[in-house]
Amino acid sequence: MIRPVPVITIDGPSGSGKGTVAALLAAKLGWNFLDSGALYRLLAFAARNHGVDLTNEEALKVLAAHLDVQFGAAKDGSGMEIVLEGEEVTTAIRNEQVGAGASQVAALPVVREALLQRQKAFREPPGLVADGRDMGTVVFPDAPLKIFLTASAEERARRRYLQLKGKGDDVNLASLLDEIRVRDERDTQREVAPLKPADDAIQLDSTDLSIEQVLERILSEVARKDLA
Ligand SMILES: Nc1ncnc2c1ncn2[C@@H]1O[C@H](COP(=O)(O)OP(=O)(O)OP(=O)(O)O)[C@@H](O)[C@H]1O
Ligand SMILES: Nc1ccn([C@H]2C[C@H](O)[C@@H](COP(=O)(O)O)O2)c(=O)n1
Repeated sequence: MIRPVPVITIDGPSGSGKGTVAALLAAKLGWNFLDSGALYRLLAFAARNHGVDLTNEEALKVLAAHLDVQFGAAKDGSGMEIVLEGEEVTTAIRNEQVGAGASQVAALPVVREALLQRQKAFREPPGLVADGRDMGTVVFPDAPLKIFLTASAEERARRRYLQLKGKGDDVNLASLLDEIRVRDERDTQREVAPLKPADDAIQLDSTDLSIEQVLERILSEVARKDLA
């Protein structure tokens, strides 16, 4: 019998560490990596570039269906490089303003539908690690290993604060905590594909765990399920 390409899904709220852990896990296993949040961020970014309002469903649907994007390895070996319509936007899509726009467009069913096949297409041998909000519930419901990674809102805001401060951004911890709470609310309460653990997901609270400890826990599940 042909075994389907294995997928490990890592879902969770903003700042829980899923992107960091998913990228490390994919590198360790030598598998493909899908940062699904980047697609919603790219759409919000492209909409701004094209003067499309984030409530204009028809225009967003067309934009999402024709999003001209390439994911590749950064030339300096620092990770993934993202090119949108010929422009390198890897860092530009990572601020909280684009994140909030992504959360807004992601609540629209037409947008989610337009981006669904693009996400499924990342499932290529030898395997895929996919991070986002609905990887385990909607995009890859048959994934053999699903992780739902959380952390307290305060810890997530603290992590984001350190991350942005490290990049030289002028940031305020209280505002970041507010933004995280607003995004959590929108992502969990939307009608389509809300952020929630799949019934068969393993829940992992990373509030008091280091990145290495989270990775170790997931790798022990990978070994237990004989996935790699
Ligand atoms: N367990 C951890 N302990 C301390 N810092 C962490 C931990 N996990 C992640 N971080 C740091 O927190 C920041 C946010 O992590 P990351 O971007 O992976 O979160 P995320 O869940 O993917 O967020 P988003 O959904 O907004 O992209 C990064 O600077 C990362 O290095
Ligand atoms: N599978 C996904 C991934 C992301 N989103 C939305 C909700 C997030 O707030 C926003 C940005 O994601 P991030 O880069 O912070 O992971 O995109 C979603 O709805 N579904």
